[in-house]
Amino acid sequence: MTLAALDRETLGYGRAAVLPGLSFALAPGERVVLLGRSGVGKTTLLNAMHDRLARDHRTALVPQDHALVPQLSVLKNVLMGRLDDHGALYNLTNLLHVRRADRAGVVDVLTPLGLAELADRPVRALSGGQKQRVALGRAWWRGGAVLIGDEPVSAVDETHAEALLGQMRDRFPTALLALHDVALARSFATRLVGLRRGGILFDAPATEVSDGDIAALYAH
Ligand SMILES: Nc1ncnc2c1ncn2[C@@H]1O[C@H](COP(=O)(O)OP(=O)(O)OP(=O)(O)O)[C@@H](O)[C@H]1O
Repeated sequence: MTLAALDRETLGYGRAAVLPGLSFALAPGERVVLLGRSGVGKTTLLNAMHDRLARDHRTALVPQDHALVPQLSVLKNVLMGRLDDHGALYNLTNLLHVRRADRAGVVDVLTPLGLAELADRPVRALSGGQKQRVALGRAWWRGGAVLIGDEPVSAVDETHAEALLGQMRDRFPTALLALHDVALARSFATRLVGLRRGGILFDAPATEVSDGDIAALYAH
């Protein structure tokens, strides 16, 4: 069974193919990490899979640039994770004055992320690592069957990154991430996918991917 799949599809921009004729599928319960050099197409593949997954499954996204609203508070940015669950009137009034139950729910999400004290601070006044945790908080608040994350822990140190990925694992049954930290990828993933030069170099259970496979991925 698969949640979503690409079958020999060409991904790219305009006439420029980044990943020609690509086949890729995500099954429930998997934690898949994409590895590969900068510019190889990890974001391109994540976006294509997000489009596909979101048609049939509730999907939470942590984009590489976070896509936060800098003028709004941490609390209100996190609330945006559920905008499409409500009508415009609910959302507008909630932005003016956050409902008590929503506030309490968001604070429960912010607490393990170490952000509860910053709930009312505008996002523009946060550090890079704090902003990244707000983007994670928005995804936690959204919840769903799948999380798609594009370098979702790149701005925090390794110990915190592991803890955040642990929270992710507890909250989402299935995840598809791009990570540049191989050790972190190994500790999180059930399956590792190496992209190189327009295609998939390896796609295997994490325990079967050797250090040599990884080295080949990044070799010049
Ligand atoms: N909007 C766009 N229009 C045209 N080309 C793009 C666009 N976005 C990305 N590209 C190109 O597509 C290729 C793959 O980019 P992508 O962002 O998917 O790589 P990546 O593996 O995620 O890189 P990184 O690790 O640096 O984030 C690159 O050559 C990039 O320059």
